[in-house]
Amino acid sequence: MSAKILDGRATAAAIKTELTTRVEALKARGVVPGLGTVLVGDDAPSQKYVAGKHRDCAQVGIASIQRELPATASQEEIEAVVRELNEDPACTGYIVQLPLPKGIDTNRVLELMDPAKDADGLHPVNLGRLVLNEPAPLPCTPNGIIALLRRHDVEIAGAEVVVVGRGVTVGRSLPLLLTRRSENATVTQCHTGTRDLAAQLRRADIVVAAAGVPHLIKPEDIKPGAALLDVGVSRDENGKIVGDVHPGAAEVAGWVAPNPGGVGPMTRAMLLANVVDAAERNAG
Ligand SMILES: Nc1nc2c(c(=O)[nH]1)N[C@@H](CN(C=O)c1ccc(C(=O)N[C@@H](CCC(=O)O)C(=O)O)cc1)CN2
Repeated sequence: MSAKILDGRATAAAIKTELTTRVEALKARGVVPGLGTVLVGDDAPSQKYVAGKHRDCAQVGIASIQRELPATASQEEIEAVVRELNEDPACTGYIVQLPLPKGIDTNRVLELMDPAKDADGLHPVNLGRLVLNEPAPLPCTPNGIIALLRRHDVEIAGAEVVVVGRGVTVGRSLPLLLTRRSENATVTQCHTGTRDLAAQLRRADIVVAAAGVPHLIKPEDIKPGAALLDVGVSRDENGKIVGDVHPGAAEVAGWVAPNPGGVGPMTRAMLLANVVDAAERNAG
């Protein structure tokens, strides 16, 4: 079997076209949505991701507000930028690019954000709203995964989903989204401490791999026909992405989200969607 592709680039492009129309409608009412980013330090992948977010903004007509701080920035200096963006009327929503440099209290920075401007859905108030099933901006990668599956008609309702990973941007919140009544999946959360990962994977209809362990998911552990979404990002000696899923797994799976080209572009599209949602909410 050769798997069908969950093409994140094409799907994100379609979503961006839809968002462009919504942005034009906002502008016709005198509202210009603005995305702010806070980038601290010189981590090359983070610089690339932030640059990509601003390229996307230009494509759909969202204004860009970029704040950059050196790796030596203090907690207070970062918090001052967060306070400034909280007050800036041109900034509809913003993100603090993660990870922050060692020694910075990330949770304190995130908690200082205005939850109404949290374009990443990672503020504790918004994560709490997700738990309580209240409206909130949704975390971009988990929301992007669901949009990617839906737009390719992969059945989520009733599916056995194994999520591998427990990080804050994907693993922690994805099961919350997948178990909402609107999705109705049954989720098993695994991680690097799971005793028999292979046994869990073998019965999964959908596998989301976000552990950051190169080729953790082996072809022999995949149920034939399953959907495989690789979110793991490790880098080889040339800086090339190595995912969590062994390339041979595509021979067994029914659907594969490649890495790169799968979930990453969807993360960026969902970020724009959160900004446009917030601008529409603010405009009434
Ligand atoms: N504040 C946040 N920080 C981080 C998040 C996040 O959602 N919010 N997620 C990741 C990084 N990330 C977004 O910030 C991100 C990762 C990957 C991509 C992407 O488009 N990747 C491309 C490949 C790019 C490459 O070649 O390196 C792809 O998969 O095709 C977008 C966003 C951690 N930090």
